[in-house]
Amino acid sequence: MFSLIWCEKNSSALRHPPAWRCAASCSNPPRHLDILQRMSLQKPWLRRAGGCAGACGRELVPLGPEAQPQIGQLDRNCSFRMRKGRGRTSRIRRRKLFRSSVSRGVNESYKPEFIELKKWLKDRKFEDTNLIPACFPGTGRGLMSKTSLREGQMIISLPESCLLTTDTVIRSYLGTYIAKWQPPPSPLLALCTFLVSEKHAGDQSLWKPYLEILPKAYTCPVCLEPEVVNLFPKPLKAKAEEQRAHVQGFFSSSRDFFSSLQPLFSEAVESIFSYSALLWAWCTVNTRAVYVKHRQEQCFSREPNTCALAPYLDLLNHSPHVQVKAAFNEETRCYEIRTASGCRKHEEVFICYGPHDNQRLLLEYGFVSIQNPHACVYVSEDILVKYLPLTDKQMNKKISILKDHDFIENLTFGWDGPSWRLRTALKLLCLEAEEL
Ligand SMILES: C[S@@+](CC[C@H](N)C(=O)[O-])C[C@H]1O[C@@H](n2cnc3c(N)ncnc32)[C@H](O)[C@@H]1O
Repeated sequence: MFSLIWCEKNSSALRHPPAWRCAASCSNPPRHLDILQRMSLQKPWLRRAGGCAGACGRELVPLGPEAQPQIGQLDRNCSFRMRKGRGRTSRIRRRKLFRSSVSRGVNESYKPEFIELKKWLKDRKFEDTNLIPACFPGTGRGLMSKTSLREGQMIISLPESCLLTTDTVIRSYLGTYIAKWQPPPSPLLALCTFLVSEKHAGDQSLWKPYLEILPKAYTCPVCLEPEVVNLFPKPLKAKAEEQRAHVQGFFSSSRDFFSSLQPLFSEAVESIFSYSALLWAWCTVNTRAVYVKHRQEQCFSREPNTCALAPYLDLLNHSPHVQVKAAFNEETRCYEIRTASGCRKHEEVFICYGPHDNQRLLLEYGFVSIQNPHACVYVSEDILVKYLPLTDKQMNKKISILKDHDFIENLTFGWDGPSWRLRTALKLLCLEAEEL
């Protein structure tokens, strides 16, 4: 009986062939000792041990101090048996397990909120997919594939009846209020108002199962404390402050419209449509909506009406490394996503939100992507000027040319070096007086 033992190449025990004796000192030589020793010489990291030739039922023990059986142990049948979990197969298994544990999620489909959501979707003609909600080590909550997915295969097809669009809002109790409000509210305001109002309705809401799985809070910079935003690099900090001002402006300009909804509620509308409630709704739409083109409705302002919330489908996380085809199919009247990259069973299924760098991902979605091929570093105006000759009398003129042509922002260094915009700006800044 043989057991194969793999050892570390530098172990002193391996540089010398081991010698063995029967633990019972029965004087029978260990079986195959000659083969053993030859193999040890040819391949010092590979050792074999034989059992007691006398089959006395006792263990074999090493003779020399250099052949201490640290790697394995001797079993009752006089053979050198490997310690459990130390062999090649175990190592391969462990490596595989480690690799998959990095990407493997913990199934969450048993959670009551997902059971309710699935029932709700089924009532709206959604056919169950191969995707289940799960929590993943790197990306948090997402969708896991129950089977392997081939390139081109449909990942999910969500019927129109499951989508939350401005049509949903117009058909609701809010419709008449939107229709008569002047100036017409934006499609975004309509969606946000509906979300806040339905969330307030709680158990009474027809959308409750969907609302229940929405995040309670978001991590977009607009939701972060100013002390945190202060720690951002300058260009990101400027964008974050811009975003905060935008949402605050959105809130103040919507207050009169919210007041017009008072007849619908017994509580004061100010307590329902608070800044924090609107911020939550704004982040919900901003981080989760899919693109669905709608016809322009008279009751809405001229801003594009292209956002739709897609329950369940919006559990798909982003990866810059996958390609998908996603669109509303006018024939099937479903929002469909097909994968252009395959996916293995039990792995997280990703979609790509777009070729976004990490600044954009953080601003729009509240996360950054490691190993992002679109990652880049933004170069601000002061950095540009800092490294150019102070003596350049035309510097102010050059800067104003760049500003006039919208060339002072979004100047970046990517993996391939300076972007075309940055090179163009630098070329202009370095022009001699007569060239300018
Ligand atoms: C459309 S939702 C996707 C589902 C979301 N993870 C959930 O649990 O509801 C988009 C949000 O998911 C998170 N997300 C998406 N892709 C991610 C990724 N690769 N890494 C970390 N978070 C991600 C971000 O918080 C983002 O705002």
